Amino acid sequence: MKQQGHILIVDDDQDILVAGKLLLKRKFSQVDICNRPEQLPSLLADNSFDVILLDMNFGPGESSGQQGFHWLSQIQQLAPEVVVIMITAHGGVDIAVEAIKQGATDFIAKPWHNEKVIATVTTALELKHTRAESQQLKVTNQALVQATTTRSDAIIGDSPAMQNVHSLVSRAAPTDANVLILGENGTGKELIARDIHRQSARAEQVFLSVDLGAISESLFESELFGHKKGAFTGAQQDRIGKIKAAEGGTLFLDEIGNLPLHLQAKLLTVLEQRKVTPLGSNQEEAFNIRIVAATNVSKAKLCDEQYFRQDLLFRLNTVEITLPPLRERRKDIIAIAEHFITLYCKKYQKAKLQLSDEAKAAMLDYQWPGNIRALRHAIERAIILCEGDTLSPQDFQLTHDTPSVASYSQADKAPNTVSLPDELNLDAIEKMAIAQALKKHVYNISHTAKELGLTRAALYRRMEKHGL
Ligand SMILES: Nc1ncnc2c1ncn2[C@@H]1O[C@H](COP(=O)(O)OP(=O)(O)OP(=O)(O)O)[C@@H](O)[C@H]1O
Repeated sequence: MKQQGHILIVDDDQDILVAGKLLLKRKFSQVDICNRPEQLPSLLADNSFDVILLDMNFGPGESSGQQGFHWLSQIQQLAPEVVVIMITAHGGVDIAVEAIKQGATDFIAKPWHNEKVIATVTTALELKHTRAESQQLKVTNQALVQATTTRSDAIIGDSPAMQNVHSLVSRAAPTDANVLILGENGTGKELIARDIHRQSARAEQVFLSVDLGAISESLFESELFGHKKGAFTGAQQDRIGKIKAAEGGTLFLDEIGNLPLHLQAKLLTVLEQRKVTPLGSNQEEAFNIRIVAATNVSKAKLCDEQYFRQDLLFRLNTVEITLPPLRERRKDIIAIAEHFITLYCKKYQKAKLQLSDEAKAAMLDYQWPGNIRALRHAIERAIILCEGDTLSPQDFQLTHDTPSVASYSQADKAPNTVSLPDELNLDAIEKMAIAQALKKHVYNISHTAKELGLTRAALYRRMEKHGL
């Protein structure tokens, strides 16, 4: 079977063109010839050649190779992806070597040996395919980097607490120092991590996020460090770990406070040595990434060495940023609410809805245990359900039966039962169970997910579905 490939032979010797075409047609799917190099620009514009065999000299008495160099450079400008093989006169090795220095991949000396020609063109074609693949990967990689870095959700709020956060971010971001972000669930830790990346020298590189609360212990190493094919049952191919995948960029370690002690030790070793060994390999691989970590675990608990390794804490918290809960920056509540109203009115194609004064008062009065994520969901649900042009307190269902700030630590004493709704609809029961579990765990997503037997991602999906 013929090999797929479009080959062009450029030579002023008709015998070479005919012989070359006959030879290469036996092996490759498409072979064209050209006896006047001046036609190259239009041929390159109309075709996509894989390999060009290019004579060094055109016209009688020419032996300097200058024309070959000229047309080689033209091809490189007009179609840099094409692989060029030079055809040289017997003894023209010096010229051929110079052509290779200038970008040709190989040369064939006249008179040629058929096997050598076939072998050289076959290798050139493989190189072309590899180049095309690598170009495609570059494009895909750029698109992925863009997708991970240009998601620039606005950070709303200019309360003194947030001004302090912004000031810390703008000072820490360009330094490449590791940053630890503390704050309750839904306070915007990931948003701030992305902002640090955006303001850093790594902004053009990838931002990758790993939810350590969602990775099972057994998968931790393979997920972060990668693995080799056959390293364990089910490892059917090599897999790059998140640490290497974030090379050059920022790795966001979310829910770092949920990592068990023995895995903290493994992470620490890798971060200290700045080298990672994929499972099933004995080859260490160096990496260059910036670590931004986040947790909703309190500083006091993180400082308890029974719970969190202090050496790991010191490695992570070169700079520490604490995001205040929404109830401690009430000044931001209405601005953030207005921002989401604009966003969701647009999304659901509604005219801009207004917040009534009573709705504003209710929002300002509410404790927001789920912070900005809960505010966002409350607004989205209200926009979907509202039939008028003004949002009233009833549209938000802000019940005050959530624990008060002072009693948050009592949260796990909340009743452990779900009272069934009158209508035994599975969807409604699921919603109630999730709402109750969220309330019980004061909107701590990891704890809620654990209690419900879900991953964090699966819980988020269900919260979206039910507008919780
Ligand atoms: N200041 C803000 N302005 C606008 N939107 C915000 C702000 N802070 C957070 N959000 C939004 O709130 C939601 C939750 O934010 P994010 O995921 O960053 O919080 P988190 O603290 O990382 O949550 P978790 O601890 O549960 O993972 C996101 O939709 C985010 O876009």
